[in-house]
Amino acid sequence: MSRTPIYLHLSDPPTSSGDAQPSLNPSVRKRSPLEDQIEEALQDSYNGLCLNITNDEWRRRWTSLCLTTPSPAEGGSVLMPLSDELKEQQRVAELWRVSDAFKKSEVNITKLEEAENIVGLASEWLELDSPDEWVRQDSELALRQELAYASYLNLATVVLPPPRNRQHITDYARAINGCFTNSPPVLSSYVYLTIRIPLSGARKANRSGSVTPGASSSTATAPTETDVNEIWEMWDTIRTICSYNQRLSVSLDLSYPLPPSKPLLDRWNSEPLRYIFLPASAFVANNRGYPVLPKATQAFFRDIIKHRPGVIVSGTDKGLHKTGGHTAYQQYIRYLEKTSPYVVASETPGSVESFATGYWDFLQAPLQPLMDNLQSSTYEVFERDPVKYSKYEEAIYQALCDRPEDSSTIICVAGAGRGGLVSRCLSAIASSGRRATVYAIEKNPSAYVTLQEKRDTEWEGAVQLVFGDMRLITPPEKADILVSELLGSFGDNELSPECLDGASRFLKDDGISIPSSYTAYLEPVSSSRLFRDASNSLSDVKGAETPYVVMFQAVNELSAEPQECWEFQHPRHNAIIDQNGLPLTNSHNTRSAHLSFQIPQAGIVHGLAGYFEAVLYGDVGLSIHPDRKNDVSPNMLSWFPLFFPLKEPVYVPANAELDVHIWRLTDKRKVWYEWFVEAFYPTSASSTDPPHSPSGVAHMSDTNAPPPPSPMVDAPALAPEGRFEDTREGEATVEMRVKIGQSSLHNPGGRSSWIGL
Ligand SMILES: C[S@@+](CC[C@H](N)C(=O)[O-])C[C@H]1O[C@@H](n2cnc3c(N)ncnc32)[C@H](O)[C@@H]1O
Repeated sequence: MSRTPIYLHLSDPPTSSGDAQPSLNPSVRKRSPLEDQIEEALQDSYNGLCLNITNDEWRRRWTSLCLTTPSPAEGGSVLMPLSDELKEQQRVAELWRVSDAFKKSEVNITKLEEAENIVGLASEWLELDSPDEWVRQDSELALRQELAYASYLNLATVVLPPPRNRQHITDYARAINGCFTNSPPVLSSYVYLTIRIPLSGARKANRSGSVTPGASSSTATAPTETDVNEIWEMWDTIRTICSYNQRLSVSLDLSYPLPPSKPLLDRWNSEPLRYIFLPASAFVANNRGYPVLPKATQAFFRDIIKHRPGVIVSGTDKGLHKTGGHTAYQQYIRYLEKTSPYVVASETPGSVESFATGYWDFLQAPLQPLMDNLQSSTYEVFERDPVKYSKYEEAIYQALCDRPEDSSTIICVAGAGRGGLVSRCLSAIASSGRRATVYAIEKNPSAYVTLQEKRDTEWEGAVQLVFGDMRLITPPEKADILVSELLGSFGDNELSPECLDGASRFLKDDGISIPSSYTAYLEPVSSSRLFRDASNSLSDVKGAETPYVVMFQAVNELSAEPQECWEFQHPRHNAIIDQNGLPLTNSHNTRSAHLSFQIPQAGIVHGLAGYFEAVLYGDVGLSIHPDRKNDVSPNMLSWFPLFFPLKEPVYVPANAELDVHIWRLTDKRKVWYEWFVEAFYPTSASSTDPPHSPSGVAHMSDTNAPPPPSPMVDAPALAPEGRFEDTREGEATVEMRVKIGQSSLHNPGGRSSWIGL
């Protein structure tokens, strides 16, 4: 795994940048002082420097143009006309507003060679969210001037100052969006913007956006939940107004102590993260005097490092810690990185993390093994998962052992692929000591060639092959055990129920199916990246109405745990069948679920995460349920979760409830899912509330026993659901839910995504 880039924040860049003396030999270019500093940083194993694009001279000029000079709105009056001097100043300021260039002495970076290893900081004193409209306007102009200059220098990323004023966050956000969208463009399309967000809240950030140098953040008070929520809401407003722009990210400033609650931190897990700011003042000294991070920051850092942010350290030369010198901070960060559970796992061969490298948060269309014929390389990937096959072998072995010792068993592998499960059947037969015959059915003509090869070379004639669709063909004898692996990430989404309906024809009445059942689970999640990629992945609405297979990383679970949607059991004994033994319709395979999730922390629902759990036989199973997979089938690689995106994000405040509706639907040709979410805010009212209150709370009579509510008269205007909670003398409480948001219905009629029968 490549190492996290670490940058050194230079608070006092060399003033004579770009003033390198020309060499007498024209082929030898003398390096500027800034280039020397970059070289020094590289030699100290930093990846580069982080510094302000402009300096104090520019700040002074801007201040005099825009703050000291009266704005054009303050034009004086007849009684108090502006002096000629002020009028001249106004004229100069207006000329700047029309167009201006930096003076060379106002910028810290002047050359392409210097810019190469630099993370640029836009001026922190810009007030894009000032209460004063003129200051906002002039800050926006100044920001554009800096960004145009950053584009000229080809800076890869510019860090923007943190938002500070909740009242004017929309002004801040609109200004940033304008930098992306205005014509002619301000930014070159190669420059990325990132917003510095103090994790402890806007109120904690001083004018420079971070803790005062030298002050120890360990002695600072922890932020309140309100502060922490407010800053996250500000970020959410900015990225929403910027339409989840791919070139906009967040950079977390850890200058102050972290919020006390982990869920408040976890939500940053689902945001596009670019840098972590770690000033020397955020470190404490260990008992040998070396700088280390406080425990909570350590844990947060070790976890967040999985998103591969760059780290920006500052104040390392201030001597805040007596041992280790200025490089001790960097060495400690490298140590945290190396010991991060994620890094350790991804470097462990055979782990899910090492297998998933390169797949994290990558949207993949689910396989359609029924409609399409899989490639040999796809089967090869399946076969790399030892866990799935050993679980199947164990299940087959147990099923065989449960049969009489002298019995002879017919095993049929339905959907044999390249024969991975067939080989496991043979091993289970051998270890159980039972007699058995194996049939392998496969409809993929190319995989059938591999099966023939294996039959002749590996299986020594112990397996009989049948080519064709299990819903149509009839093998020579009925089976005692039907083995199949037609499962998708949501259990039934590769049409296992439909295929096994057909295969049940050749299962004996007392025969068993492995798997015997599978259950689908769902939970609401937040992930700006998945939301953005799904919206952009296909034209029209299709992208956002298609479920995707995704190995989750930048995803945050919004509720405590997934909930069960539905289950399929095999074999089915109650289907109404035609003369060929096939179900007359597929309506028995439709399902629907209405789930209600408690949402403890405010968040944005970007979609739903789908998982499955299957019972193979007895207590042997497969699971990708996040809370149970490690018990049921640890380190299984074959399935990543399914992501059902939402077309429009739904905001849920803390303690809200999210109702999820999902349907599995079918017609003669296809199966598809439709989904819809509604957000509610729970509230309660007592009988003392006035009848028919405008808030929409249901009214109660004043008598001790409330009369049964009339669906017409007592129906609340806003709150669709209410129930009596508590009846005491003269008082009753009604628990209500006020609806606060909803999505549209996704994929009606399977218009965007479906699975072919
Ligand atoms: C997920 S793969 C599993 C392959 C193999 N059992 C394994 O675990 O390595 C599912 C296999 O079932 C086959 N299949 C799907 N639907 C089928 C059907 N109706 N009849 C026969 N084979 C089918 C596919 O072609 C594919 O080879």
